[in-house]
Amino acid sequence: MKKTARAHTNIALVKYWGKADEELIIPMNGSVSLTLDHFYTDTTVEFDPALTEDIFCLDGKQKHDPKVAKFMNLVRNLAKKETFARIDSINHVPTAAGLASSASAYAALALSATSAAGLNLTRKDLSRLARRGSGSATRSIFGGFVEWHKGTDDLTSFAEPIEEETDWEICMIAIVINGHEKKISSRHGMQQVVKTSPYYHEWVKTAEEDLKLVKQAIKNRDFSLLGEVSEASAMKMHALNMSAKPHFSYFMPESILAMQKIEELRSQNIPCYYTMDAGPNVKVICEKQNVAFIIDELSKLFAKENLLVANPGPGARLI
Ligand SMILES: O=C(O)C[C@@](O)(CF)CCOP(=O)(O)OP(=O)(O)O
Repeated sequence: MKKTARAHTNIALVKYWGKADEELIIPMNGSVSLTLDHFYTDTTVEFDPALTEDIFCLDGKQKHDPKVAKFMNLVRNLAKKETFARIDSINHVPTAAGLASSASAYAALALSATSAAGLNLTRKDLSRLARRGSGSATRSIFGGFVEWHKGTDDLTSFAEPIEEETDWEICMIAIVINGHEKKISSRHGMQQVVKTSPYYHEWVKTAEEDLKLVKQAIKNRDFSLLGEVSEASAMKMHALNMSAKPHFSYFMPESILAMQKIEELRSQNIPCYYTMDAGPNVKVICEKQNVAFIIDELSKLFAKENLLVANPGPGARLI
């Protein structure tokens, strides 16, 4: 039975950056994200008894990814199956450029693989399973604003929607500064930070407060609070990287340029904030009515084809 699932990427407003458990991918702190419509992954899975190993193709090219094989074993255990499968994934996201492509990839794989195996998991259990592939994938099972409860074990660490069909006209403009593979993966980057940054303990403490504030902002449609908390969470995350040993940074000169431009627009009373993930790209958080003006301003510094507008998007579904 062949099944295809589509899952969208999400951008964290309050960041996940560090694991309490590497194997189960239990985070040190809770996080909140916005699932986007523009970036998504389509994944098709078909179990075939004639196969002697899983065959994984990403964007049409066969790849050997031990994380995918490990993930498929989880699905086989759940389905009490021994059969191998053909997995075809198409990423409508600049891969590994800090646009959280692992989020959409593992959410789509969790849904398509379990469906092809004849399972019918609840979205909560899909979220727990996707988490085992990549932490941020736990949130892409749902649409709109999503919270990942950090939990303490495999059963209690899962995501759930805060507002799936949000009517809040929030947009994100992804400034694609460098669509190439990032040098330090999120997995490696956050490991280094947990182990060596002197500020890590403070990060966990303030993240819990950020979580409360961002949920309050969503509830009250308080855009400036949402933007301030999100921008601060991202900058604290990147400060951890610069205080690790050895220190590292995802910033490129154009990243700083973009952040300064956003701060300039804000000083001209255009409400807009920035966030960044494990790559040089800067994402602008703004309201729909200001998108055109902000794009005009940004296109004085960046090529228009590198300014990608995204709106709140849906959760993972079979297509
Ligand atoms: O999404 C966020 O909260 C913030 C980040 O995107 C980076 F800024 C973390 C993404 O980490 P992920 O790729 O999920 O790591 P994994 O669990 O080691 O696979």
